[in-house]
Amino acid sequence: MESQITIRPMGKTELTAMVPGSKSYTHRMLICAALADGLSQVKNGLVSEDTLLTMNALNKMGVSVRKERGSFWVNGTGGSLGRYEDPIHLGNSGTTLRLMCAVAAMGVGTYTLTGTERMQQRPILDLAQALEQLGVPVETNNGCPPIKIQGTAIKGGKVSINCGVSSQYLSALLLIAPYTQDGMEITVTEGPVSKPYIDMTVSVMKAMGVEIKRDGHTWFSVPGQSQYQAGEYMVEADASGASYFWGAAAITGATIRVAGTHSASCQGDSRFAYILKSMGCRLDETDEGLAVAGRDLKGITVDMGNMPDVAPTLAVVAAFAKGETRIENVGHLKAKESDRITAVITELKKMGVQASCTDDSMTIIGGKPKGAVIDTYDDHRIAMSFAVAGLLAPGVIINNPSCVDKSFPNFWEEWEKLY
Ligand SMILES: O=C(O)C1=C[C@@H](OP(=O)(O)O)[C@@H](O)[C@H](O)C1
Ligand SMILES: C=C(OP(=O)(O)O)C(=O)O
Repeated sequence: MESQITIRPMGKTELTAMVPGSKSYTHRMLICAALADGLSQVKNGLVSEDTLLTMNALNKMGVSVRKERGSFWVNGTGGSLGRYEDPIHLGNSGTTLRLMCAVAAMGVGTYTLTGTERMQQRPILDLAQALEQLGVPVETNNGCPPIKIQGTAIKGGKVSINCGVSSQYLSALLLIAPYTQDGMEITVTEGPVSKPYIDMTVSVMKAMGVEIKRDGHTWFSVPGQSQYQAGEYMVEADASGASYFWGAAAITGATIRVAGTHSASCQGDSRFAYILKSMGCRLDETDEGLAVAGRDLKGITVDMGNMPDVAPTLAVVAAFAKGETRIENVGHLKAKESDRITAVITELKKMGVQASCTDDSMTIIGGKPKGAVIDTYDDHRIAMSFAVAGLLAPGVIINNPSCVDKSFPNFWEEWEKLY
């Protein structure tokens, strides 16, 4: 792929866009299927850089996972894993790295999980400390990967965890809890941020046969000595990927339906359509999917703590709305693929947008953004969000467009349909 892509003006007034399967569901279903006993088929799973990293890590830990005829096929080993002594490279996939730390803790021997330079700056300490409470020997590099984990027969019991930076730590513990001797009683001491991802974890566990008791998002009790059931599982459309098409509709006035999306989804990012509604858009939901129809947009104040991945999409849409938009409670954006608060504000300013930030918020004054060369910081969501801006502001050029491979490898082909 070229090293830059120039975004062309919006051509269509109405269309249905296709997005791949949800990244978050795919990671979870591959892991649960790997821990189940027997063969599972994961249908419509996302095939992208990050989900392939999860597949490869599971293969290295002794579970056969392959992709064939549009599905992932997972030969679950009922929770027994093999040794793997070389470092396991997990790119910049935070979900893979955090969830696989817990899986490694169930294994045999010592595993080293690491990733890109940026992944080595993304925190893991709170998860490491929770695993230590469970008797798992763990070593980090100043609270970040590389992380060394010694596989242990985990007895389980009470554990507390700080999820003020990431919900992935809690998802990680929940996913392995059924395989402990006594189960786990987990108390969340801070947060969790990104709550819907916890609900998704609980719902995948339930779909695969493990019921959890809980008190909101701060206390969870998972039975031990239980197991996921192998079977046929279906991944729904990715709501985070849908946000770029809904955002495109919002700023251009077009009507865009995203196939397979629905408002009852466990994916918090499906609520993004409702945020656009509160800015003035119309929504229409049919069996085919959720559609956004763009109208005059007005700025809003909104807490995006539960939808971090679509905060950049919202910031770009806000640049075209009337008045001020305040995006609050998004401190955890600083620990993503890039520091997304700084990246979004820097790039919006290049487009002449009045934008500012604090450590956990962004403020954008809508207007008439102009074209610019956008740096993407190797962050798929920065590339895809600013593609939205280019539909209306002539001359937006996206650097390093192939970074979308992380979550949406055919994004640019799908985007062509808008012209
Ligand atoms: O559990 C998951 O699948 C995810 C949780 C979120 O991370 P945090 O909980 O770290 O905010 C989100 O940003 C990430 O893309 C996927
Ligand atoms: C933050 C993201 O992913 P991860 O944490 O898995 O790297 C993302 O997809 O926006």
